[in-house]
Amino acid sequence: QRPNNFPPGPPVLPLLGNILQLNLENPLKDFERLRKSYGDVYSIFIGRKPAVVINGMKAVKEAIVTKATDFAGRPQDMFINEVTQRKGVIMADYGSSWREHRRFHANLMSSTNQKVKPSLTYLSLQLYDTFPVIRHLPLPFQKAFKNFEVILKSLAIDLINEHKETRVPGEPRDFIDYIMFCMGMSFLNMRRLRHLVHYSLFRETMVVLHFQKKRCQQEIDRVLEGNCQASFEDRHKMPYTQAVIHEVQRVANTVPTALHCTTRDTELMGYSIPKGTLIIENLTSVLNEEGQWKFPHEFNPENFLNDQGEFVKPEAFMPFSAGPRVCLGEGLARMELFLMMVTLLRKFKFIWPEEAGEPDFTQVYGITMSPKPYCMKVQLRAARKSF
Ligand code: HEM
Repeated sequence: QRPNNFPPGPPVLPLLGNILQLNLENPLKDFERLRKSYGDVYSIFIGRKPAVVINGMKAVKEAIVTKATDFAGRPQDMFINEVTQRKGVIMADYGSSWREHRRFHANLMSSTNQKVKPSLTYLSLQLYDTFPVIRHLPLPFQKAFKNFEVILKSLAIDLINEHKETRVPGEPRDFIDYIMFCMGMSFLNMRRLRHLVHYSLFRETMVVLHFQKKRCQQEIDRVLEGNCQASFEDRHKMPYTQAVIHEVQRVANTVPTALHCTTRDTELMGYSIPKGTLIIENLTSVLNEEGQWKFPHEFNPENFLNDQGEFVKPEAFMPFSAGPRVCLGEGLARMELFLMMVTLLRKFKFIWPEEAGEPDFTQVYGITMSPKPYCMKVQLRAARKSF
C-alpha cells in the first residue's frame, strides 16, 4: 500500500513489488518509461521496500538543493552497507560521522589541489573509499586483482617510506605528506594510510574519445606550443576541448543514479515522503532532458558552446550530482579528465581499427556505467621536441 499522498506508481505485487516490471540489468529505460506514465516523481516497490524515483532537473534540484538536508541521507539496509561495514563517506548516513569524514577528505583534496603542481602521477592518487566494495565481491577478475594488489602494496610501502624520510613537518608537499601530518586524528593509522595510498594508485577515471579529435588536437597544439606540460589553467584557452570533455561526460553518464534516503518526513513537488524512504536520484534523466540541451540525444560539443564559440556550462550538467552529498572528488576528477585527455590527445593518435567494424556504444550498467570491451589502435603523433 502506498501511504497517503505518496508519489504514484505502477501497481504493486505482494512480496515482489515492481521487480518484474524492471530490467534489473539496466533499469534506466524502465525509469524513463515510468516517468512518461507517472510524471517526474513516482514510486516503485523493490520487494516490499518503497522507493521514490526523482527525474528531471526541476524535481532533482528541489530535492537535493532546495530541500538539501531532507534528502541527504543514505539507505542503511542494503548489501553495500554490509560490504563497506558502514565505514567511509560514500555510504555513511547523514550525521556527525559522515560530516567529520567528509570535512577531512574535503580539506585533504583542497590542500593537495593547492599545494601540488598537478602531474599525472599525483592525479592517480585518490581516496580509497570506493574500493573495499570491489575487493570483497566474488568477481572473475579476483585473481588478477590479487596479483595487482601485491604489486601495489609494495609500491605503496615504498612511496610511504620515501615520504617518511624526506618530509618536512608542517610543510606537506602532497597527498601523502598531508595524511601523515593528520595522523593524530582518531580514524587514521598507518594501516589505513597504506590502504589509502594503495587503492588510490589505480583508480583512474577513464574516458573514451572517438570524436572531434582533430579539432581538439589543433587547439591543444596551438595553446601548448612550446610548453612541455599542460596545466589545468590552460582550460580557459581551450573552449572547444573543454566542450568535448564535458560532452563526453554528459553522454558517458558515468554515475547514472545516486541513492539517497530522506532524513525526515518531507514533501516533494506536492507529494508527501516519509522519513527513511529510499530515493533514487535519476541523474541520467537530467543529462539528456529535452528542453535543457540543444542536442539532448546526440553527441555534440555544441551543447557546451555559445554562438561566439565560448564554453558555457548549462545548469543541467550535474554528473557529480549537487547539494550536500555532491561528489567529493569533483574538483580532482575534472582536473584529471582535462589533464589526461589533453596529454593523451597531444601525444597520441587514437584510431578505430577498420577490422573492428562499427563501434558498439551500448553501455554496461552498474554503479558506474562502463563501455563494452573494445580495441583501439594508438599511434605516437609526429615526434615533438617538447614531449
Ligand atoms: C568523473 C568522475 C566522477 C563522477 C562522474 C562522480 C560522480 C559522483 C556522484 C554522482 C556521486 C553521488 C552524489 C550523490 O549522492 O548525490 C558521487 C559521490 C562521491 N564521489 Fe564521485 N564521481 C567521480 C569521481 C570521484 C573521484 C575521483 C572521487 C575521489 C577522489 C570521488 C569521490 C566521491 C565521494 C567520496 C562521494 C560520496 C560523497 C558523500 O556521500 O558525501 N568521486 N560521485
